[in-house]
Amino acid sequence: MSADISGWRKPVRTITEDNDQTGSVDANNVVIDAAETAEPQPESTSGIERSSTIDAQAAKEHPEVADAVAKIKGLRQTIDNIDGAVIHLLAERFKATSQVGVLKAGAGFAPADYKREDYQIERLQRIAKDAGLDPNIAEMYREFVVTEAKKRHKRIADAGGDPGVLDVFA
Ligand SMILES: O=C(O)C(=O)C[C@]1(C(=O)O)C=C[C@@H](O)C=C1
Repeated sequence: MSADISGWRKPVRTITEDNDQTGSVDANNVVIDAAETAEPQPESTSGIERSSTIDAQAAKEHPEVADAVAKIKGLRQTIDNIDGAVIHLLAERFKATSQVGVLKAGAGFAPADYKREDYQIERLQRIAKDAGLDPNIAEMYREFVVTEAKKRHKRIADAGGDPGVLDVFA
């Protein structure tokens, strides 16, 4: 069974390079069926995100890019493995923070602890730098998970400490 992903991807304006038809714009301002020959505008000025489908068909139709397509295929396997691991780790993180939320609600603590957050910011910045990751990415990650954790803490507290209020709790 495949998941229904309709509505999850942002309705960005997209020029597809995958066919030779003349482009048009649909009701959501999505550029559809744009011509490969259309004059490409820099994304920074046009505000239009381009998309290229990179698959076996692309390699077949453009043999000169077959090597790049094969290398990208291998890298995408690595990327998929990492994404799967990250999702599993995030699930474990939210299970742990949900338990913290129950304990905080029971003890009457506020959802947030800024002193703990300061420690986390400093620690993740250091780890990111050591790992060769842009510290801004580490901070975006931290901000996302901690903000979501606090929302869940609040929902648990509003439900009198019942974690059953969360759609997922293990
Ligand atoms: O450690 C806590 O006190 C938590 O509630 C967990 C957590 C987090 O997600 O790491 C969430 C909110 C706090 O402000 C700090 C950290």
